[in-house]
Amino acid sequence: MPRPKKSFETNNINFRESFASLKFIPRFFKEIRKVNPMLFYANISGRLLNAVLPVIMLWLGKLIIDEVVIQIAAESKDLERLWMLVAAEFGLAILSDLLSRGISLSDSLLGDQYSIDTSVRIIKKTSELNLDQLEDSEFYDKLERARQQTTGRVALMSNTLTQAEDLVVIISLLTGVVSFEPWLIVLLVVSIVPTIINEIKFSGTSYSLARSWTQERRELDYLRYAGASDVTAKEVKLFGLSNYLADRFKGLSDTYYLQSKKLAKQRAGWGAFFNVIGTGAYYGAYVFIIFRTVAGIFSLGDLTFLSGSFNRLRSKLQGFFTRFTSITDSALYLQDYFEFLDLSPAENVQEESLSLPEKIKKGFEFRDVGFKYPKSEKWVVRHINFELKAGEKLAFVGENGAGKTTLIKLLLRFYEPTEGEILLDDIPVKNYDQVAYRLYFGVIFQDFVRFELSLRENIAIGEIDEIRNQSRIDTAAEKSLAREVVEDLPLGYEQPLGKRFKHGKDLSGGQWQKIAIARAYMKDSEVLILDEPTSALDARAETEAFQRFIQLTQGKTAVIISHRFSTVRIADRIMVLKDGAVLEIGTHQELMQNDKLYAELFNLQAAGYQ
Ligand SMILES: Nc1ncnc2c1ncn2[C@@H]1O[C@H](COP(=O)(O)OP(=O)(O)OP(=O)(O)O)[C@@H](O)[C@H]1O
Repeated sequence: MPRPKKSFETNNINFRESFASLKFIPRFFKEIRKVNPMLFYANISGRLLNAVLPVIMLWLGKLIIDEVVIQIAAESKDLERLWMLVAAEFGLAILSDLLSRGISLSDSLLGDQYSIDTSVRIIKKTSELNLDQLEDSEFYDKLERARQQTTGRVALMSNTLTQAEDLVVIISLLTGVVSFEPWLIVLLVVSIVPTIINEIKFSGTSYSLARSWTQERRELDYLRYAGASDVTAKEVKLFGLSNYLADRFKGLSDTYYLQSKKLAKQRAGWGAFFNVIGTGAYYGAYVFIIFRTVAGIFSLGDLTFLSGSFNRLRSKLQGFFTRFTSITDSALYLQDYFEFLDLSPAENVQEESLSLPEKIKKGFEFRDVGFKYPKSEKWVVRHINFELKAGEKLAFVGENGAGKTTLIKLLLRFYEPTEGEILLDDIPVKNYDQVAYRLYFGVIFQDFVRFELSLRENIAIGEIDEIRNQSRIDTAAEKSLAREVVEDLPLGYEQPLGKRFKHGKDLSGGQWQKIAIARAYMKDSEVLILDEPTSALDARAETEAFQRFIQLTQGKTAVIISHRFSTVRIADRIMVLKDGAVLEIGTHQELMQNDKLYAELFNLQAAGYQ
């Protein structure tokens, strides 16, 4: 498939924008401090102390050389002062090493704690967002960038702290150099300006490239998954898709590689050129200092101090500017992360948040409900009017795409109706507290999640706080027929499920479905929703499950979606949907007498069994 040529230059982020991204740094450090205040402050103090050591050591070096020169010329040698100076320099060298090790240790500990913290926050934030946000591709890109940059954020932390540390080193060295020879500053400026120009030139470009490729990287991840995963392996082999997927992957990644290669080459070339100018300026300064020393203006100690300081200053300043670019680049990613954390669940925040009735009195009512999915112009359902009475079991029947699952999503408040409203006991459902409202429902989705966790966790998911309540888990497993699954597994409830982890065992579709039903028993909710609950069960299991459903839904309000009329029989009434509208609603007898779509579908299925 031809792909439009992508130009990241159009997307390029300029120096000013990179600079602006620094505004996220204070919030970033506040978060790090919160993770471990003690370690944070210890790190800062260590760095401050470490920052003043280089200039002191260079100064001691100067004093040592001057003392050596004096002692060479002296008739009677007194080396006491010299040894004291050497001992002091030795002590500082050890201290500097210890401080550096302590700093990198605390950097990595803080970094680890912070990345754990961010991952937890990303998981929690994702759960707070609305389904329409989760189903949006822009959201995925944001999530991807927020998630991907975990290691980048750790590097950002230590880079920023090192930057502050180096600033102190630079100021102290500058003070030393300027107090000797202010003219050296001019040469210093000449030696570092090329580096700054280079950084401005390339700043933000790599970020722009990476950012403009977020979609494609997601596609690459998907292709990697599709081409090399246990889930897709069967069909990839069967259809011989492997080369096709590998070629698509390679084609896409080659384009990215070429763009980043071009950028890296430009950067390296210009970097080398500017470095020649910088090094030239350094040697100019060196020659200047040598002349002054030969002329007797500087001592030998001054020569080593000044050339050492100048060299360090230059490399520190260069480091400062290069690091500045990597800090602003990472800070731009920080913007993605904070934007993600600041996403708020759109709209349906209500001023009034009523608590839910203990027991449903009247039931639910859909009043002229219509719905379009976000960013879509098509009415998926429209003019929907029906009641789901307290204690009633209502089945939704209809062909694929008729809108059954959409009605469930609206009932569960995953989406707000585009028009009309849904009421519970005559009060619009949007007025109830959303979290409590969702807890009201037990749902078995047709595409329920097969968590690659233990069997116990997979059942307890219905009511995770009860994970240690063995009798509740036993009862749920018993009632859902999941008991036999437990007995078949060598590690029983503790058996890891799925193939991803060591000792993991995968289950058949029907066995998984029993576990999904067990979750509903765990939850013991007011309203039950069964979305195609028997589709993966064999004939015997279906009959058994049918009995279980009767039990499960006893005394409860329930909605059942099924294409199997044997399951639909549980319902008191049946609602038939066609093209997003209610075609007919009534008991099995009534609909058979009606002799419309329901009767037709029922007879079709019955004929299939003959
Ligand atoms: N997230 C979505 N965004 C946009 N359109 C969607 C989305 N989910 C479903 N649709 C569309 O809404 C229509 C109704 O889908 P829905 O899943 O409600 O049908 P259904 O009756 O449950 O079908 P099935 O029996 O196949 O499960 C379909 O045309 C589908 O393409």
